Amino acid sequence: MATVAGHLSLDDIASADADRDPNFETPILRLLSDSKTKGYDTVCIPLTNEKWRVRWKKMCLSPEDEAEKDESAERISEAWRSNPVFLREEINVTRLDEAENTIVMLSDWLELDSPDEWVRCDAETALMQELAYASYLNVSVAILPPPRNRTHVPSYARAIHACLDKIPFMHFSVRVPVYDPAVFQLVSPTPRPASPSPSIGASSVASGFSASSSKSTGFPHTTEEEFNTTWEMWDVIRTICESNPRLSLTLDLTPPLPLTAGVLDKWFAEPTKQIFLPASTFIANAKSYPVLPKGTQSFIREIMKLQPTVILSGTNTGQHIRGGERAYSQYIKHLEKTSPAVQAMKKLGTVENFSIGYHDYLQAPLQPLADNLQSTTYQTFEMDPVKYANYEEATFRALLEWPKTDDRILLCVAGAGRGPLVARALKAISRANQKAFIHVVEKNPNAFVTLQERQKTEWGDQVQLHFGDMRTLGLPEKVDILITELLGSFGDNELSPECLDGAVRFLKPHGISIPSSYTAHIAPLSSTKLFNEVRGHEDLKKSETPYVVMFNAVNILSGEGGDGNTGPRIQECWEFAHPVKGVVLNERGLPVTNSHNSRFADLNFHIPHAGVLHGLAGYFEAVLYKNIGLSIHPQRKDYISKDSISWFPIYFPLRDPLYLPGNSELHVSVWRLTDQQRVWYEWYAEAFLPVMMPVMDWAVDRAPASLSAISTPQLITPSPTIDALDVPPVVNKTEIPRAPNESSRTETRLVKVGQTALHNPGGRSSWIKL
Ligand SMILES: C[S@@+](CC[C@H](N)C(=O)[O-])C[C@H]1O[C@@H](n2cnc3c(N)ncnc32)[C@H](O)[C@@H]1O
Repeated sequence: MATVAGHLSLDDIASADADRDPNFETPILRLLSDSKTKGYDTVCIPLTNEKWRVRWKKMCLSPEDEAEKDESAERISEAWRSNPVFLREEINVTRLDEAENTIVMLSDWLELDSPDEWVRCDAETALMQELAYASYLNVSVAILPPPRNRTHVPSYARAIHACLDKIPFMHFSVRVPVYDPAVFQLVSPTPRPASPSPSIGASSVASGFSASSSKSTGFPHTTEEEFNTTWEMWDVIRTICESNPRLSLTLDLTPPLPLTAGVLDKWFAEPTKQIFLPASTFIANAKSYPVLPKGTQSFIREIMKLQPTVILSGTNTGQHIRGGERAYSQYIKHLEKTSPAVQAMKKLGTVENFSIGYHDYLQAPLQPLADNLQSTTYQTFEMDPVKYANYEEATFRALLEWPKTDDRILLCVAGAGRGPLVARALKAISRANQKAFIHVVEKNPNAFVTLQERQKTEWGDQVQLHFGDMRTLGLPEKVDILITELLGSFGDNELSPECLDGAVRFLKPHGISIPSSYTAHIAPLSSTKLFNEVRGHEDLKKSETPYVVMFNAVNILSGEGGDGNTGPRIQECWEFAHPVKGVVLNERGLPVTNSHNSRFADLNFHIPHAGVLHGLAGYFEAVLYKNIGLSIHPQRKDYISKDSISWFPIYFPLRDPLYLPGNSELHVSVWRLTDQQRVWYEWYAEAFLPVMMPVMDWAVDRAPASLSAISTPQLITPSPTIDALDVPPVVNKTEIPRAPNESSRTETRLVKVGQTALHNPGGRSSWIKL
């Protein structure tokens, strides 16, 4: 459940102080009690007040006239620098019970990224002083002043890193506006009110956005980079702070949200723990109650899956005629209730509900071939309301369409586990009104006991059990239909292809396999949470291991490509079809090598918005029989096997994050490799940025003859790697008829901007045992 916090303003604190209530020991305790009665779950309090700001300014900012600052003032400043201490009246919170369970907002006027180095330095000292004091009061979450100046964000981030090192336990939340409202201020036809930020340097971002602008409807032509500026600042801060798990985000929704699809999705992959939402962002509905504009509504509904704390501010300032102060928090609770993501989590039988507690949690994929599964694991499989129904339907359809003969139809369920597919096959036989018999194969000795029990009590002589490995076992007769479920989250990662190579020996020449085929799919994924989880394990092995994960705080970075160069948002890597054709078999009918089960995929993704690549999301889709299937492909699962809960996606992590600029291309290579004992995956990616470049015809025309065989793009693409060729045109300046940048023609070239390491070479870190 999301938490709603009421923000106390300095005015609220001052009036509670002026109008003391004898029932409360302090004005803050009274305000905390009032907030509870108003329906807030918690409170966000500014730590310091105007008196501190005035003193700090006096100590740390040079007066206009330098001569004004005398030596004694300088001494006072130096004394503070050497031993920073607050005066009681500068602080709003002084007792443990005032700070308990509250969120503290540090002085938002501190400019840790001021253009002035001295201001930066003194702001850092003040920040450290505030944090140390908040830590003394046992504050668990402190909201930091917002970054304002893109150029000096590295200094801001370095200061935060230093504070994270010095202050233990406390969570720091960086307040970042969802984008830079200055973009709009620049193009606004009417001048905006001056920033309420103090006159400490220039301030464009975060604190200075005017309330009236949130009601503006039209969006000027805003570029991707402009929407990106604040995320980019956050990205620098997160990176410099080494993705510290104690560093999170307070997303400031003061600016009106753009409706452009996708530009805000990047925030879902970040540790967005707080949302700052002023009353001025609300508009009045037809009945004059406060509601949020459409774009903000859907954003809030979606981000509710991260269970943030929504900090409401200015709700007591009478901005809306109806509903009073409670109307805002009630509206937020209503958005949460009507959030599709939250509803899915609450609805029994959905994968979202089933996976509560597993969100973004890394699990080692099962290895049902190498290991013998526990009865509880089978029990969990058997809770799937869709998988078995689809298998039954596939078997039923195959039986119905089977050519009519007097012979009984022979089936084999291979890898039967505790027998749910056998039970479904028997149902399908009875529904299809066919004469049929089932051979059942299982290699898990423990599950084989359950199978024997079920045969005795339920199935009788319509079934014959065979204990052993389907890759080597022999059956007394060949069958018409082979049924298996050896599928992993990536389709083939539980070695279904290898097991089926053995099991298809049981099939008659025209027999069919259910499933008949399956495909593996991937998409580039961003998730600070998952990156941190993998990084938590220090050895290389962990960052070269695929994990099964129920994704939550993630963002798929790719968009729908389709320009000819790039493919769809989620792309198919490869397919396995059964029975497989054209494989060289030995005298026992088994493949001589496993090389036919190697695969390679080389995929191009369009990356519309800048983001950080942390790994690859993997999915599978299976055709059981004709149009009956199973799918965890995010865009298709609801049409094929909605509410199936058996498979979470797979995650191929990256050792180091890769920054992808907006409108870039990501080339991903994935390999499925194998030797006689093991199967493993390797993965690698490269990022490219398309740039318009003049066509420099002369470069090739006049290159030395020995080089003229090299193609034009290699000679003139200014890529960091291709530059290594370093082939200057061998021409006398006077001979050049036209400078390259005067070329009349341009074309788009891909400039390489980054790459990952090759992950898991030779299966050194992770593999699946054959
Ligand atoms: C994913 S479980 C599916 C179990 C069951 N069919 C179900 O759908 O609930 C795969 C089963 O296949 C069995 N299995 C895997 N490889 C096998 C092999 N080579 N020979 C026989 N059984 C195998 C495992 O022991 C396990 O019981």
